[in-house]
Amino acid sequence: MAKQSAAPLLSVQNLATSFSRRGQSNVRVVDDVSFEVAEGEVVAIVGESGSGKSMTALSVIGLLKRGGNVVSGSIAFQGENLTKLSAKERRRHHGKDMAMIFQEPMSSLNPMMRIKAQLAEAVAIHQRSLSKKDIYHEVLRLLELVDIPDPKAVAERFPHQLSGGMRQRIVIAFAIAHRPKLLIADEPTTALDVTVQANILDLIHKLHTENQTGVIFITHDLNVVAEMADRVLVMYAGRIVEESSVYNLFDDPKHPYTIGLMEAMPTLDELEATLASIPGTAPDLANLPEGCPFHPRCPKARAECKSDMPPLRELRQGHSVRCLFPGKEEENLGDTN
Ligand SMILES: Nc1ncnc2c1ncn2[C@@H]1O[C@H](COP(=O)(O)OP(=O)(O)OP(=O)(O)O)[C@@H](O)[C@H]1O
Repeated sequence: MAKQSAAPLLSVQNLATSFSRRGQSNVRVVDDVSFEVAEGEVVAIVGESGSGKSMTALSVIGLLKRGGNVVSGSIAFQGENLTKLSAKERRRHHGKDMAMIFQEPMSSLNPMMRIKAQLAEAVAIHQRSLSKKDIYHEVLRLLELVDIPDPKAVAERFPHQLSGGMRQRIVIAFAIAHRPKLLIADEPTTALDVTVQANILDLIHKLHTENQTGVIFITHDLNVVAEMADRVLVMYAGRIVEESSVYNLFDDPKHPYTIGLMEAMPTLDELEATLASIPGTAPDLANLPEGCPFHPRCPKARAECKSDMPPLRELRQGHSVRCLFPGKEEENLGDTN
């Protein structure tokens, strides 16, 4: 659980990120996104593919690809506004204060270097006084920490000689070596088989609880959210449409999109069956409909939803929703607006 402290570890306010695409004007992929992460807190970001989860994370860590720009808003890390820093100053935080784990571990590993050389570099950055021998021992200790069998043998290998699960453990070993205050995990288990997934989630949990690391956990799997997170941001079309503690979100979801995601969650006996999904498709961000971007798919949409973008409103402490008619159908029956 999160340790409450005066200033949040991360405070994102009114973030907007755009991409310029050839032949198109700038497309807003993240819009009006605000949230905080406290020290030791796990905040999950959920939503369908293309909802802006990764772009939010990449904006925070400063790793947007060419063409992507934070166009407004602020990102304060331990009180320092990162959007005001130069690219060089920004790199100071990478790896050291913030680390990111991606879905595909190869994107974080150097294919040309043995594991021991890569990890040794990471260790040496933070513990400059260590001798070569001590660095090697630290590398083996890190590999043990992430449950790598036979660390000495694995240290000698190149990334392509390891399985996907082993590679993801190595990436987590990197994150531990850097001792980041904020860890961003973007679908870290999606590419792995189910038993390995559980081990990787345990490792991230261990890293977070032992070091009070703040975590942003990106996933489209609500079962993982229930297991890992303190708080949840639900994103749709680049915006937060619901923010809540995990308990309240599962107990009483308010946005029709969140309710749809919950209904599409497989139960244990349905795991083998075809999964239900929300009717319709995610909107094209370059051609968003007027009003609430979810209205074409919303079972509760009324005339107002087609003209007005709903503001994110706090319904009760810590539970906000961007919907004019939040809650289940029966909650709005007496509503004549
Ligand atoms: N390099 C890029 N150039 C232009 N647009 C991009 C680029 N990368 C992503 N986008 C667009 O940004 C929007 C948000 O994408 P993002 O990757 O944040 O979604 P996501 O919610 O993380 O989805 P997923 O679960 O599939 O990773 C999408 O419409 C996507 O097409």
